[in-house]
Amino acid sequence: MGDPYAVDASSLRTNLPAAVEDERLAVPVIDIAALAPGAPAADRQRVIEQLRFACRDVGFFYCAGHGVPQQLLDALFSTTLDFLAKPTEYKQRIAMSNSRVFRGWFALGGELTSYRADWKEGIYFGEDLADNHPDVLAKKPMHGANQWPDVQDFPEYKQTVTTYMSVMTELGHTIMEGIAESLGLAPDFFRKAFTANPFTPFRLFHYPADPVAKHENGEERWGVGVHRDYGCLTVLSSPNIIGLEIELKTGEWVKARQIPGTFVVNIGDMLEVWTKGVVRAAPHRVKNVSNVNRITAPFFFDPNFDCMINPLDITFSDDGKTATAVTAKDTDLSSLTTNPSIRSLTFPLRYGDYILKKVQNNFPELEQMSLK
Ligand SMILES: O=C(O)CCC(=O)C(=O)O
Ligand SMILES: [Fe+2]
Repeated sequence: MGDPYAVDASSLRTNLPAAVEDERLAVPVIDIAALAPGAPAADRQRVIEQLRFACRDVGFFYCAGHGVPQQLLDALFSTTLDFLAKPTEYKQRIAMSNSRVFRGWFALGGELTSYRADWKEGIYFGEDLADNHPDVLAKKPMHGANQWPDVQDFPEYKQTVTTYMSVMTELGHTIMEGIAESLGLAPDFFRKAFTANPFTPFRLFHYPADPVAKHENGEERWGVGVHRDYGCLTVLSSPNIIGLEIELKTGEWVKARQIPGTFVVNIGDMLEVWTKGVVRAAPHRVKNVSNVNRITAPFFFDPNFDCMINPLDITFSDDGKTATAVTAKDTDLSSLTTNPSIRSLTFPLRYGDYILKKVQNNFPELEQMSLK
């Protein structure tokens, strides 16, 4: 067995097909409003069925009816754009290289996907822990304080980001309840077992307009190279989603559509592990070949950092009606999924170790510091 955390080999694939318009909406739109308590049972059931299809057959959906106020999104994006428009020296004050826990700003090309620089700049946030928090005192990797832009210039930003993260955490729990039900599990199954204190990296990315999208050496330049996400769910909001491309089960690539009022939600590796390949962590990539700058806010809803990950001892029926406990442990995923990030993992593994290694690969210069 090789390095269990080796880079997703599929991201190094060359000659991937170009993405086409998603004319027939292969990526479905799901209005999740009926997942709220008190909604009519039949409406809830309809959402569950749509989620079942989206998670098993696509790995992505557009989430409508999420209830997140547009005002909050507007505040988030406009302040982020104001910050990113500042000179480099200003942004450097909150550089990620000041942080041992991967928080703060990084410059264009500063993050890698599969050893290649992404054509994006961004800011990493997470749960904001005080210096005297036990996890910080214990120097737990990826646990610590955020870096905030100067409060004089950006008086509301900390509040906006913090509010957004807590709203998205609740939304994450709600969607996970629906997914659990779509698998025949109790709605609180994941929360009870794995996500009571979810690990929630939150990122803001800026992809400059890049109509040519070629390096000097003629190689294609990607905003984010092909990858799958690591945890349970990614909830992506953006005023300009165009540029995101998704690989369908057929191997066809489709372009994400701009659907007002929706977030793009996708499944991460850990949900695929737990379900032994029943739900799909789909490959995706970004290229902003347009003439306009693109800004996005991926929020990651992941297992508890210390959660021990194992494929579940459960068989899921195709219709999602039953989830049957099995006694035989099935910890070899190699025949159950083609996802190269997880096929050769050895279980159990701690989620924190999985994501730390991935993020260290994305920021190789920060690896040593992240272990101090
Ligand atoms: O910015 C986007 O459109 C997608 C970003 C992404 O795939 C990620 O951060 O994992
Ligand atoms: Fe992603």
